[in-house]
Amino acid sequence: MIELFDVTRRFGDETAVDRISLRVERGEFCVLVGTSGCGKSTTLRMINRLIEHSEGEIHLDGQPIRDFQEDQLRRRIGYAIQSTGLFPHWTVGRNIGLVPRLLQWSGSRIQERVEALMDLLGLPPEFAHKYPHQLSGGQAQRVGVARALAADPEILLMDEPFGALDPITRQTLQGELRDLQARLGKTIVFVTHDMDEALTLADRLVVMHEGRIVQQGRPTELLRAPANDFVASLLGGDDRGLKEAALIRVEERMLPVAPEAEGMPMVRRHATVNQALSLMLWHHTRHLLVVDEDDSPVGQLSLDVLMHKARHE
Ligand SMILES: Nc1ncnc2c1ncn2[C@@H]1O[C@H](COP(=O)(O)OP(=O)(O)OP(=O)(O)O)[C@@H](O)[C@H]1O
Repeated sequence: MIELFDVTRRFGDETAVDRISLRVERGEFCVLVGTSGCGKSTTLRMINRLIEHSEGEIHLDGQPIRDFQEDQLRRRIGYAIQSTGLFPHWTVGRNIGLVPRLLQWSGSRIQERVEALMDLLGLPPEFAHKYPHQLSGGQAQRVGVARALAADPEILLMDEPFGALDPITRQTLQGELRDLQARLGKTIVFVTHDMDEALTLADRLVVMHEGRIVQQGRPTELLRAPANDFVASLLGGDDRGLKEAALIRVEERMLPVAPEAEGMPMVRRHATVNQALSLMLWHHTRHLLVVDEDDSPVGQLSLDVLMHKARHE
């Protein structure tokens, strides 16, 4: 668990982070969003002490982070950034093994760990001998994430780790990160400018503005009840209805399939409700047949049911 109590960071006369308090539970996915310069990266870097806080307290499992030795923090907290921060003259394998080497693991243990992580992130084993410049942006970012995971930290701090990627690769990596987090139970604090990314990934969404936290909570809570006009507009303004629909799967809203559903346009059960709404607009229909991966019908979806649910939740 990570806790910030009234934490402030000043750079000269400027207050970059102003008395923020935040609690991230073990296994929680916390996403920080806000306009440029509002203090997100500074907040992240204070957690692993790349930047020291000026005032307040930061605790890791109830203990002030100032009490930890540097290598203890390194072991417990992985860090991944947009530019990946890979060393250009080191191979992929050496880059991934950086923290275990600093922690003086044996050569064979490092080798095993590097192989396991490359497998986990879908990097072919022969990539271990490549150099960063020989990788695509997406591959390099996977290496960056693998390196952050190397010493099996309980906590991952990620600063726009998918920033430079095309939307498809980005979506794939977002899905993989969510799976990874669910499987390995990591606590993640993640900074992004991309609101769709924030809404999909976050258990807890934290909105910052001018060094302060203006609102935090579950994405649907913030979409439904933004604290002020700034939060409403940051979260998408009039698009909030569709953004919320993007968080709901079709299978959560479908009804049992009826005989008249045959011949209706199809939507997959794992598609999101906003994709279903788009298909309804596209096909000029209020009804869709819900199918599974091999196109077998599993239910049906109606616009009236979606409207009714939206009104009563
Ligand atoms: N090392 C530093 N020295 C002086 N000022 C700094 C330093 N690091 C950050 N700042 C200032 O602190 C404020 C917050 O910066 P920070 O990088 O945390 O914002 P951010 O929300 O991550 O921004 P962005 O989304 O643009 O990356 C900014 O005004 C920035 O200029």
